[in-house]
Amino acid sequence: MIETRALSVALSGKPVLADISVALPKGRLTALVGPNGAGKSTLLMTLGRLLEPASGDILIDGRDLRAVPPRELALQLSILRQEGAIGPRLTVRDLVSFGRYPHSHGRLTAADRLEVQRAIDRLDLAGFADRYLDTLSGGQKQRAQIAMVLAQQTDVILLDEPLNNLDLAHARRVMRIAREEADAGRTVIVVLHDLTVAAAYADHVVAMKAGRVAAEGPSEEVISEEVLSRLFETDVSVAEVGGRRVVLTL
Ligand SMILES: Nc1ncnc2c1ncn2[C@@H]1O[C@H](COP(=O)(O)OP(=O)(O)OP(=O)(O)O)[C@@H](O)[C@H]1O
Repeated sequence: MIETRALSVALSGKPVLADISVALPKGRLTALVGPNGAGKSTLLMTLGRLLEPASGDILIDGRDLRAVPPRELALQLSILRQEGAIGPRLTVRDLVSFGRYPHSHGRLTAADRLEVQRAIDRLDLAGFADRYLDTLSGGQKQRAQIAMVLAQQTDVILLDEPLNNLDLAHARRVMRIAREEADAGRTVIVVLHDLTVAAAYADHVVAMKAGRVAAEGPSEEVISEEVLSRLFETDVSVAEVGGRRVVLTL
C-alpha cells in the first residue's frame, strides 16, 4: 500500500504537483490516467524516490519513504521509466540480470538465473535473450525493460506507459502480467493512456489533471462518460461490448 499526504512537487522551480493525497492499495492494479502534462510521470517518479517532494509525505506500508534505506528500497520497489537510459552494448539477458542486482549484488545464483529466464519468457523474449539491445525494435526494447523490472520481484511495481511501442498482443500480455502481479498481492501502479485498457485491467483509478487529483476510486466509477469528458474536456462515450467497457471519442 502506498499513501501520499498533501504531496507537492516542483520542477525547475515550477509547481507541477499540488496537494496529492491518494491511497494506492496492495493487491490492486491502479491506473494513473489524465491528459498530457497532468503530472502522471512526475507522481510515479516521486513515488519511486527519483524526484523529491517540495512538501507532503509518502508512506509505503505505513512507513515514511524517506526513512527507507536505498538498498532496502531496491528490494521493495521497482520502476519502469519512460525514458529509461539503457546501454546499447548489453544483451537482453544482461539487462534483465541487472534487475537481480539488489538480490545478487552482481553474483547471480542459480535461483537468480532462473528468475531472469522466467522474466525473459514472460515477456516473450526467449528468441532475443542474447541479442544486443541496439539491435532490437522499439517494442522489443520496451519488453526487455519490463522484464528487468519484473526480475526484481518487488512488492511495489511502478510502470510508466509500459504499452509504448507494443503491438496489441504484447500489450495484452503485459497487462495480463501486471494483473497477475497485483493478484499475487503486489501494489501495481501503471500510467496508461488507453482508457479501454484501464477499464479492462485496473481495479483502482487515479485521474489527474493540471497537477492535481481530479478523481480517485474504483475503475467502474472513474471510467465513466461524465468523469472522462470533464477530465479531457472532450466528448467521451463509454460503450459496453461483449460485457466490457470500451472508451470512445468521435
Ligand atoms: N524538468 C522539468 N522542468 C519543468 N517542468 C517540467 C519538467 N518535467 C516536466 N515538467 C512539466 O510538468 C508537468 C507534468 O509533466 P508529466 O511528465 O508529469 O506529465 P504526464 O501527465 O506524465 O504527461 P504525458 O501524458 O504527456 O506523459 C508538465 O506540465 C511538464 O511540462
